[in-house]
Amino acid sequence: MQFILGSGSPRRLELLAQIGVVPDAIRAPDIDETPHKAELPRPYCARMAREKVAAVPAETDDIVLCADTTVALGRRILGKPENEAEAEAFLRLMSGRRHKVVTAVAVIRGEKLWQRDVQSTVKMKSLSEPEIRRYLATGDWRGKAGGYGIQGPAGALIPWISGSFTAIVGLPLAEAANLLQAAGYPFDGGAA
Ligand SMILES: Cc1cn([C@H]2C[C@H](O)[C@@H](COP(=O)(O)OP(=O)(O)OP(=O)(O)O)O2)c(=O)[nH]c1=O
Repeated sequence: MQFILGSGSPRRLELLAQIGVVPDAIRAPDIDETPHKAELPRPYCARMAREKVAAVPAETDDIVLCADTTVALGRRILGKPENEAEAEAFLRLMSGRRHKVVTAVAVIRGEKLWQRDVQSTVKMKSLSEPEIRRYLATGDWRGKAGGYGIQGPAGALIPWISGSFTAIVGLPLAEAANLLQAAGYPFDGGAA
């Protein structure tokens, strides 16, 4: 048995290391992340995690874990911004409001699939023009759903969350540990 992390996200690798899980291999999935017409954020996010895990090549005895993090403003999905202008537009949309962050995790071993999703609520303060400018200049928005990372400089813009911090960063550790355990991952020692 090999444990394969199906993710190119450095956050997910670091989060797994926090619970003592070190992948034998990392295989980033390459899938089309375009939402279907009128697709809602939560089912979209769950579909992405399922499609990612199905796209990772593995042996039947291997355990593969993939995840997807989606930022939702009402029914609207805010993906990873393509450029600074889009990141700025996202920040302006979220400024002074609450939004949801959904992270779906999928684990497969052979024919079997285990899946969970976690929804958190995040409040962003009302952003001033200099705050928007300074945050964009950090470049930290790149490659992150909604165009921010709570674990980086954007932490200063987020006074309140409800839900799971690790899920917002990219992998809900309690749920991921449960799914890995269900799939027969050999935890030894540690909290899980
Ligand atoms: C909201 C938020 C997202 N993110 C990141 C986590 C994810 O890496 C990214 C969302 O994009 P994803 O499509 O979930 O993941 P990814 O493309 O980075 O990696 P892969 O598909 O290979 O697993 O946004 C943060 O790091 N902090 C945050 O606060």
